[in-house]
Amino acid sequence: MNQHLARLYKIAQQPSRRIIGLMSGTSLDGLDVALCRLHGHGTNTRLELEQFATVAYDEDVRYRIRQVFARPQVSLEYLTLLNPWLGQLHADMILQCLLKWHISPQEVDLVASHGQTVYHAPQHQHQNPDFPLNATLQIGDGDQVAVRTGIITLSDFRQKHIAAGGEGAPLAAYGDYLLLSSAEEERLLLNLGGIANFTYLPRAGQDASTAFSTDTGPGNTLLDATVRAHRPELAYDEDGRLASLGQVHEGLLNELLGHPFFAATLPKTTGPELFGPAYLQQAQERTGTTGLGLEDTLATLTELSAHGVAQAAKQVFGSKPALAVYASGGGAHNPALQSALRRHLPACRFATTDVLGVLPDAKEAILFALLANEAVAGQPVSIGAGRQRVPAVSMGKISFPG
Ligand SMILES: Nc1ncnc2c1ncn2[C@@H]1O[C@H](COP(=O)(O)OP(=O)(O)OP(=O)(O)O)[C@@H](O)[C@H]1O
Ligand SMILES: CC(=O)N[C@H]1[C@@H]2OC[C@@H](O2)[C@@H](O)[C@@H]1O[C@H](C)C(=O)O
Repeated sequence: MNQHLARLYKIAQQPSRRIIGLMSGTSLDGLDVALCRLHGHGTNTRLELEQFATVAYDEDVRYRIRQVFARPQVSLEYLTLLNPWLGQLHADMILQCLLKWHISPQEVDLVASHGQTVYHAPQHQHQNPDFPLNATLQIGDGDQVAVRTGIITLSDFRQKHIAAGGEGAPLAAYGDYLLLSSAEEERLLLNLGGIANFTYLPRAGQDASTAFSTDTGPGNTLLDATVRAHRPELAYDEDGRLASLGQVHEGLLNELLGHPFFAATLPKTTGPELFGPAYLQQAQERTGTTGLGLEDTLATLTELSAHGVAQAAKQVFGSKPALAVYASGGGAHNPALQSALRRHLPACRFATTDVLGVLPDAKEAILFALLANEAVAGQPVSIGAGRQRVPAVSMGKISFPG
């Protein structure tokens, strides 16, 4: 037997596995690295987050990714070069974290690498009649990560979801279902990253097939782009301070909300390909608000993000959803966004995933560790028959280190 396959076979039989989950999201702020100890598998999984770090991207890394990020036309040579380069970068960032944590690569069983989404193209968005399918592209080659770290690596998780009829995202439903279902309450796990999404979890023991996750529209992506355009020295509007000084412009808000994405049925996915600067620019031109000040634009965009979440929740749970909402992602640190959400969903109870024992900033990196754990030691995660877009599949392609 191939020695790496034998090692994998052994890892699969262990009572627990040490897995590094990696996520590099749409905000391009850095690589989230979550060192997880996962005991068991399936709905009996228990998570210990041993370490977590976000290794910041410097301006050069961000510049390189932006050359292809969410752009319909790019240099094919550049993309080809960026794929292994990013794999090497992520491998080096893992090694840097392990050194800091005084852990050797031999003490880690698996790496679960999401890579960097450079283009997301669900059919409803690309509408190319020659390609009647959903598509998405993550780069940062898994073989580079495996060879450079010496750790068996799973990567490219989204393609199986697409092959089985999904849009490749959000995959959050799988991890949330395994880790965060509760017999006491129905839950909404709300992730406020560049793009906002939520998972609905019915009470554990109830019909699991009603669980699903969906994107709801922009989270921080337009806020960040707007701040950077006006104030290049800032990465984002810290604590929503600028937004809270502004007034919502109702005309611009209504124009932005007029995009058919918001009324489309759930579940659905999107990305900065749609919710990018051009979307905002066109809406401003149509409403004569191109001169709107930074604070008012941010207030309006904060309202847009909250409205997207609330509209999606209302589509499923009626006009006054009363659910326990647990927030994660960078937007969970933004008081302006949080207060807009509370206003839109007054009957919901809000907290962050911290109270459930999941560090909000680490949640997405943990998701990929959970998916790798299932692919190796569990079964395809089955949330129940009938629910579209949560197919029971194992995700992740396996790279051996040699
Ligand atoms: N203190 C804060 N105040 C306001 N916003 C914040 C704060 N901290 C983080 N953020 C926002 O969160 C963003 C980073 O969020 P996160 O890391 O969840 O995004 P991501 O993982 O890249 O996105 P996605 O989940 O869409 O892939 C920042 O760019 C910023 O907009
Ligand atoms: C294609 C892609 O990378 N989508 C991301 C993105 O970031 C947030 C949102 O859009 C979500 O759909 C997804 O990531 C999370 C981890 C998911 O799949 O659940």
